[in-house]
Parts: sequence; C-alpha cells; structure tokens
Amino acid sequence: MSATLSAQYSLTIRVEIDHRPGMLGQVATAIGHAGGTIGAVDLVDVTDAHTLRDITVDAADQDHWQGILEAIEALPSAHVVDTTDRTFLLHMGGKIEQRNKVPIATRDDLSMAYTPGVARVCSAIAADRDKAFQYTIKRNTVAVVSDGTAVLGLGDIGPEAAMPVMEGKAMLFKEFAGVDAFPICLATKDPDEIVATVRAIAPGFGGINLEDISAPRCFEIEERLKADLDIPVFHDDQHGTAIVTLAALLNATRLIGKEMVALRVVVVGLGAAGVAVTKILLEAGVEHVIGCDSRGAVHTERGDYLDGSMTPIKRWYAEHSNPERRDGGPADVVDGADLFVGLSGARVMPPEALARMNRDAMVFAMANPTPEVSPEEAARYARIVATGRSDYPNQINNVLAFPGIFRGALDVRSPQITEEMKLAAARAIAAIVAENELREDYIIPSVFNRDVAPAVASAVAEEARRAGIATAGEQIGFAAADAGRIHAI
Ligand SMILES: NC(=O)c1ccc[n+]([C@@H]2O[C@H](COP(=O)([O-])OP(=O)(O)OC[C@H]3O[C@@H](n4cnc5c(N)ncnc54)[C@H](O)[C@@H]3O)[C@@H](O)[C@H]2O)c1
Ligand SMILES: O=C(O)C[C@H](O)C(=O)O
Ligand SMILES: [Mg+2]
Repeated sequence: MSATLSAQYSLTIRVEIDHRPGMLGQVATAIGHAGGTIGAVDLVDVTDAHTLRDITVDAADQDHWQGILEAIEALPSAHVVDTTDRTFLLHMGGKIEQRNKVPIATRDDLSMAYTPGVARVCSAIAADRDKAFQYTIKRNTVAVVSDGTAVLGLGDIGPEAAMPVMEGKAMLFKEFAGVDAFPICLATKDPDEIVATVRAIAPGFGGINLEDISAPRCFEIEERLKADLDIPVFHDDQHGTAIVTLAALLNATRLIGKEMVALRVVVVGLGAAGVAVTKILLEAGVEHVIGCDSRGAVHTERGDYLDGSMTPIKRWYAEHSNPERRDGGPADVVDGADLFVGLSGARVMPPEALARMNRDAMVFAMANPTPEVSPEEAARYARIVATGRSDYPNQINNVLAFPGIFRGALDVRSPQITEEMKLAAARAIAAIVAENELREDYIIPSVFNRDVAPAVASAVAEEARRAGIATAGEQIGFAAADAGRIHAI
C-alpha cells in the first residue's frame, strides 16, 4: 500500500474473535496484509467462546477501509460487529462549547453577575460605549463569519455544512492565541445582507474574521465592513493565506539565493486567496506574475477583458500581470516559472508540466483538502514543495497567521489590520525558522510551533503602535488567556 495512511481515515473496528490463542494475531496480520496500521487495541468483553475487541486502524481512504474490513471478515475466526469513523465521532455534538468564568453558587454571586448588579455595569457602558471593551467579552472575542460559499476547496456547500470548518477555526483561535471565537454561518449570499448582518452583530465582538466567502463578493463585503466598523475586519482566505505564503517565500528565496524581483511566478486560482497572494507578492517586490483562472491565463487582450465582461478585480489583475500576454492553461504558462502557487482546486496541475519550470523550482500547491498536484509527485521536479496538507513537510496554512494577528490587534485595540501589520506578521513567521535551520523541507514553521502566534501578535501590536493606531498600550492577551480569565481593571 503506497498511499499515505492518515488519522483522517481512522476507524475503530469492533471485532468478535474466537477465544483461542493466536486469534488476535490472525486479525492483526490480516489488517497488516490489507495495508492498515493498528493503533489502540481494547478489550470490550470476554466470554468462553469469544473476545470482543475495539481495534483502531489508520487507512488511506474509504476504499481502503472496505478492503481492511473484508480481510477481517474473510477470517473464519473473526467477525466485524460494528465500525466507528473516529473523525465523525470527534465531531459528535460539535467541537466547542461556552464556559462560565465566574461561579454562580450564592445569592451574592447572582446579584453581581446578573440582576440587580449587572444593571450598574450596563449603565456604565451606556454612558461610555468604549467601556464594552473593559466589562464584556468584546475585548477578547472574534466572530468567524461565513456564508458557506467557498468552504476549503469544496465550494458552495451552504452555511450548515460550513459549520465544522468554522468551529475548527474557533478552536484554533483559542488553542494558539487564547482568543474566544464564535462560528457564525449565515443563510444568505447577498453582500448587502451579509454586510448588514455583520454590522448588526458587531457590538459584541472585538474583531471580525471573514472565512470561506467566495470571490468576488468577498472583496466588496470586506471593504464595506472595514469602512463601516471600528474593529478589525480580516478576510482570512485572502490575507491569512497571503501572509503565510509570503513568509514561506521569504525563506524559500533565502535558501535558493534568488531575489523577489527576479522571480517568475504563476498563480492558479484567482479567487479570494489567489488575488490576495498576488497583491502581497507584488508589495514584497515580485514583478513578474501570470495568473490563471478557470479559463486560462488572464491578460489585457483576452476576450472578456476587451468586451468588458471581466470582473473589476480580474481587470486589475490583467493590468498588473502577464506583460507578455501569454495564453493557455496552468500547464502552458508554467514554462520558465520559478514559483507555482496553487489556490484553486484538487489536481488541476499535471505534474509532468512542472518539469518545464526553472532550476530550483518552488511549488506551493495549497488547495485544501486535496492540492493542485500531489507533493510527492511535485517533489520529482521542484526543489521546494509546500502544500496545505498537514501530513507533508512545509504546510502553508493560514492558521500560522490568523490567531496571532487577532491576538496582536485585540491586545492593542487596533481598529484595523493594515498592510504593514500583514507584512510584519509575514516577517515574524519567516523569522521563526532560524538561518541555520533553513532546509528544502523546512521553509515554514510547523503549525504546532507555539512560538508563532506570540511572535506574530507582538509584531502586529508593535506595528500598530508605530503607526499610531493602537488605542490601548498594554499587552493583556497571552497572560490573561493563560490564566483562563481576563479581569476587568
Ligand atoms: N492553505 C491555505 O492556507 C489556504 C488558504 C485559503 C485557501 N486555500 C485553498 O485555496 C483554494 C481557493 O480558495 P479561495 O478561498 O480563494 O476560494 P474562491 O472560491 O474564492 O476561489 C477559487 C478560485 O479558483 C478558481 N478555479 C477553480 N478551478 C480552477 C482551475 N482548474 N484553474 C484555474 N482556476 C480554478 C475558481 O474559478 C475560483 O476563482 C481552496 O482549495 C482553498 O482550500 C488554502
Ligand atoms: O481552512 C484551512 O485550513 C485553510 C483555508 O482557510 C482554506 O479555506 O482552505
Ligand atoms: Mg478558509
């Protein structure tokens, strides 16, 4: 079995096995021959005739599961009683919950936390709206808002189906930066309604993280909310991705010894992420980019540019890229490129085409959950390979950015996240990988590196102070989050 085994496809198999010596060994051997790897083995029940065991097995995919189950069933001494998909089990009832920070055990507790005492706090906030940051969850709370239209690379799957991803983002906010985040999935795709809804819920939040809202609506929604609200609004798929991609590229170019200005870059997928990545690369000094949407390379002589049917953001793209006005799909325009950036969908890039890239080629194939080209295949042609996948080195994922970005912005109560704050975040992520640690398979820190979010937070807060947009001087975040509670001062 050459396919990658993954905890994503971890199955607990309840097996009834004849109660005789060596029978468990037969089951284990059958699973091994079918290519599964065994994790935990638990004894559930024993009778004179049988043992009942739960055997946890990692597989490559659902077909592989089937093969493993058939291999067990083929044994005369064993019988599969039940199976549990551990990924679904983990999602049972959702992944997050709300918790209270103060006890409500006595009448006194109640009269302070709730009426009548709470009324004095309400009045104080009514007299000075700013006090909401001091006496409510606002100071540490972010809304993760999606309309379910561009969920990972799964596309428009609707708000209910988007919830597991948004709950996951909320977990990551809490885990890496102590930020309380709420998943909010909206049953509308209308930009006016989304903007009105987010504006209406904003009083309870210290920041708005837009997530998995498809292009081009995401650009307008973010711009309008930024203009309307006095708290940071950040579309993660645009800016989180851009920041992390730039961080990876800063280190990759250091390793191969090329300047940004000399790079020829091909970006495939000109949605939220692809456009934002292009913009940050241009800000960082890249000059030569070709972008491909699903109709091929974008340029100012393409039919939809000439007849005016191209969207405004792609018109901008056409005017800032592809100076030679090259035509064709990703496999055509990748000739002579130094960097391939994929932010489109599964397997859109034929691996052999990567052979026509320049020496020391870099391939960042970032579509989730399945990249544009498998990293194993890309590694045959490219010197540096990165994907959004967690089971391969160089995982480029926006989780390296958004927790620390919001931590830093909340800490200093910055009303916005500026371009300079994004660049500071990218440099902070890149700098986690020390000069002497840089390698082809280590251009970006692990998403589990606990130094990343604090480094990003302090770079972002520092930049906000430098720009004079920090409205609170004290860093309150990590210490308070570690203590599990934030005290009103
Ligand atoms: N690794 C990360 O951190 C990360 C971050 C953000 C997005 N992504 C991934 O990037 C992809 C795009 O996300 P998005 O938020 O920009 O979505 P989006 O819907 O805004 O954009 C996707 C774009 O890809 C284009 N596309 C689809 N198939 C294509 C093809 N064959 N050739 C060229 N273009 C094609 C679509 O037309 C669309 O414009 C998704 O797979 C997502 O999971 C990864
Ligand atoms: O959700 C992720 O893991 C990354 C990104 O936000 C995506 O939409 O793919
Ligand atoms: Mg996303």
